[in-house]
Amino acid sequence: MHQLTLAEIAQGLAGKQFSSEELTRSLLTRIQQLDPQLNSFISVTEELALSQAKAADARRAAGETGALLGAPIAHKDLFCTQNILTSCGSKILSGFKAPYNATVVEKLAAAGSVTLGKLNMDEFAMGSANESSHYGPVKNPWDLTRVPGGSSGGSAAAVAARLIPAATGTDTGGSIRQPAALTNLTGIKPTYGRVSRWGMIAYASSLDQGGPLARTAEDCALMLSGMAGFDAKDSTCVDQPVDDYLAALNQPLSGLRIGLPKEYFGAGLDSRIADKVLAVVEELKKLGATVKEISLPNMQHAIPAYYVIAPAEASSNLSRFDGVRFGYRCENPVNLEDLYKRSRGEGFGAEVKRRIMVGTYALSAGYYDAYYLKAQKIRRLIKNDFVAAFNDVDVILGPTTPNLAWKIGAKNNDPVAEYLEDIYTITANLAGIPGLSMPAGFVDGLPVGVQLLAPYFQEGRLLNVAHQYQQVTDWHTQAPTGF
Ligand SMILES: NC(=O)C[C@H](N)C(=O)O
Repeated sequence: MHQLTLAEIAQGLAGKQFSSEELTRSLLTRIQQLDPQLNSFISVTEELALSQAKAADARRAAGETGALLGAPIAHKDLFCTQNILTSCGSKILSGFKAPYNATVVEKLAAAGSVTLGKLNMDEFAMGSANESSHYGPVKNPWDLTRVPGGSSGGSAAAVAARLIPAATGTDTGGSIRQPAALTNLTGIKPTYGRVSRWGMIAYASSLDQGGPLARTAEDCALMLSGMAGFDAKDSTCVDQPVDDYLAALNQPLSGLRIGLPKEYFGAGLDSRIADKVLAVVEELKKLGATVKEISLPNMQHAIPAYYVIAPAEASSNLSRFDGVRFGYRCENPVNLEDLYKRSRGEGFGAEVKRRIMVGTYALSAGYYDAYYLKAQKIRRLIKNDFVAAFNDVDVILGPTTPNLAWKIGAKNNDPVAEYLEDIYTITANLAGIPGLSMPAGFVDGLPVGVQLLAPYFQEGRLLNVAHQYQQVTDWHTQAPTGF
């Protein structure tokens, strides 16, 4: 049963081949048996899962239908879940049980999904390796000595290892697409404002966006249909109807105009990954697509701009963790200042502290114009590059990551080396456009991802291209040995 995709589960449940309760029990057992190797779950919510599964079975018995009714999933541990530990991978949120559900959690639950637990992640979503979690590193099921990517590394490892068919994640600079690429999954970061951020613990509010990780584009379409939509509680959520993502899947690709940015194939890209990406292009050409080279000239400035803007926003957002209101508090504080200093000093990990310091510096008087303002200007130039490129092409295609999954620990002493792993993904967040990563083959037994980018609100187009590609290839069906 664990091999089934969400779409197959929906069929099986509708055809009464199994119940949601049976499926949920079997996946809970699998998590118990296999997750110790991966460390992908921070909490397993067995009781909640079984009660939701029984409720979904009852709803089906009463004649209700729905693709997610009874579907087992799990949430990245930065989506608030009522009365359940919501840790953001940080010690500072030890013991924090959210008093309410995030909108995404609420919407997926209303659609009948079953929550099996909360998934490990880089602390406050800061990282590309899932090594910065207070709950320990997550292992890549394709090679347990390697990272699964981050920051949605628990989501990626759990879905890739067939512990759950799909999961939620968030993407601030690549955190859905990069782990999807390193674990052979499909993941989509929607347009900024497509999915509500209410109840999603904020990292960099102008960049954060929730989305799904799953094994197929079709399953991403099912999940995104359940997650997207206007929410008055998030002032940046866009009031625009949600497209029919499932209907979009089956559009033929004839006439699709693909742009290959020359900056995505330059120095720094593993040539074996480049070969896989170009093979995807050949396959899409057979399906009727045309291809041209394009340029995104300001891409080279994306990493420095992101690593000013994201830490600046983080330094402000994370000021609320003060030892008073949420989670961890230091022992025996002598006064209020001591309480703040020690709770934060003991509660945050090294990478989070680094970014709070960088962000505070960038925003401080006298430096604001030199760093933050300049970064915002670069952000506009990057957006303009995309707008210009999309005058000539429908989608932009390139590698998701410059390298394969690396060995756990290999980049620990070099944060910039890890930042550079997001070189191809970060621009979509800065511009706010949607991006998708899908499996494109293997190098030395490790998955390679290809990234597709589209104009604002064209998630349907991305899912369409990925689905059509997945109809003629089987990379996405490959499972890691032992799982
Ligand atoms: N959160 C993300 O999208 C990951 C990115 N690597 C970061 O550390 O900011």
